Amino acid sequence: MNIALIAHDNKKQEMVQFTVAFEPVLKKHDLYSTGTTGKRIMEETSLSIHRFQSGPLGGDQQIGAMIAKNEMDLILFFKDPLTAQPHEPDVTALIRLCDVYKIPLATNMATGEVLIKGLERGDFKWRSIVHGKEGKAGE
Ligand SMILES: O=C(CO)COP(=O)(O)O
Repeated sequence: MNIALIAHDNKKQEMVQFTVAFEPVLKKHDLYSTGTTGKRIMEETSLSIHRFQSGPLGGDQQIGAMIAKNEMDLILFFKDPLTAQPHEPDVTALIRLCDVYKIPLATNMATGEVLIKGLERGDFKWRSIVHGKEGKAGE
C-alpha cells in the first residue's frame, strides 16, 4: 500500500516518535512524504521514503495528485491546528481530495494509531480492489 506521512512543524516530533514506534508495520509499505517530514523520519528511522517538495512549496499538492489518481491508500497528516500555514489552501485541498476519493486520513496521532493498527490487521485490503481503476469521483 502507498502511505503518505506528513506533519506540520510543531507535529514533526510526534511524527518521528510515531514512525519509530510503528516502523515494523510501516516498512512493509511504500512510503511517501512532504520534504521536511520525510527528511526527519529518515534521519531517525531506517525507513525509506519517497520525498516530495516541502509542503509550502507544493508537496501537499503532489500528494494530492496521487490521491486524484487513486494511487494513495492511507494518509497520516499530523496537522497543527494552532498555527496559520502559508499554504492553507493546499492543506484544505489535500483533505478534500481524501473525502472525494474516500481515502482513510488521520489528522492527529491518536487517529493515526487507530488507522495503523487497522492497517496491521488488514482492514484496508479493500483498497487493493480499487487499484487500477480510473477512480472517478463519486464512483
Ligand atoms: O507543510 C506541510 C504539510 O502541509 C509539511 O511540509 P514539510 O514536511 O516539508 O514540512
